[in-house]
Amino acid sequence: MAAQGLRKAGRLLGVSLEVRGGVVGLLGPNGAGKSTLLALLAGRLRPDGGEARLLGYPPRDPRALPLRAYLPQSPRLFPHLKAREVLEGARRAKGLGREALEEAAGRMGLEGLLHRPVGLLSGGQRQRLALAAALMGDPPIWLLDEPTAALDPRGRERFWAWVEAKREGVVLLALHHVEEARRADRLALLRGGQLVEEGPPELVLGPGDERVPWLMEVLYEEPA
Ligand SMILES: Nc1ncnc2c1ncn2[C@@H]1O[C@H](COP(=O)(O)OP(=O)(O)OP(=O)(O)O)[C@@H](O)[C@H]1O
Repeated sequence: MAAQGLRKAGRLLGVSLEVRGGVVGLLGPNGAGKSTLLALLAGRLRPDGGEARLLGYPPRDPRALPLRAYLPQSPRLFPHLKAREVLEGARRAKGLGREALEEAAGRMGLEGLLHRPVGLLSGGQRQRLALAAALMGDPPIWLLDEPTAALDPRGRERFWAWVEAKREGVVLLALHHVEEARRADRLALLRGGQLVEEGPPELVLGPGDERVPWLMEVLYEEPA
């Protein structure tokens, strides 16, 4: 997965990033451009400049669609549908067998919730459902916008277990928590629509907690 000078007016100022494999955490303050970058890579937004490739295809090319899972920050799920119907819709759209649905539901611990309408699920339960629908079938590239924001510790562990079970491909995910960022193979720091640093977590965050206060100041200081 590669981005070259990817730009969206007022939101992303030319980001280049190449990820050949592994888990890459996108960190940065609110408004840094994480969601914009993920939406551009997923083909949900058109860039004003630059280009991206998912396994060689532009994100809006129909051949790129089955190659990626995209979870937006606020996924839209119809409230009147039952959880199983949401998963069934995803399964059919992806042309997968029944076992893929059961596996995805199991990964996110949804077995007891499948009969429930989406409108009656809690925020974290909805997030687990959206993740199960998005990741079902394990496409090679995962583009996930704050996938764990609404999850309780158990849900977070379930999600990370799924990520860690992924043997091949790319996981690019926006995060806000330093403890989770340490689980990534690499981190990319965005600020003001630009990539300001990239590297392995132990270099970016520092061993132990040493570099974290410095990073917090650089990334999260309030604008003057
Ligand atoms: N639809 C939009 N039209 C114009 N500008 C937008 C739109 N959505 C977001 N922005 C602006 O683009 C910039 C980047 O926003 P983006 O949502 O990509 O940031 P983010 O890093 O994902 O933030 P957060 O951590 O709050 O989710 C912000 O300044 C935001 O105000």
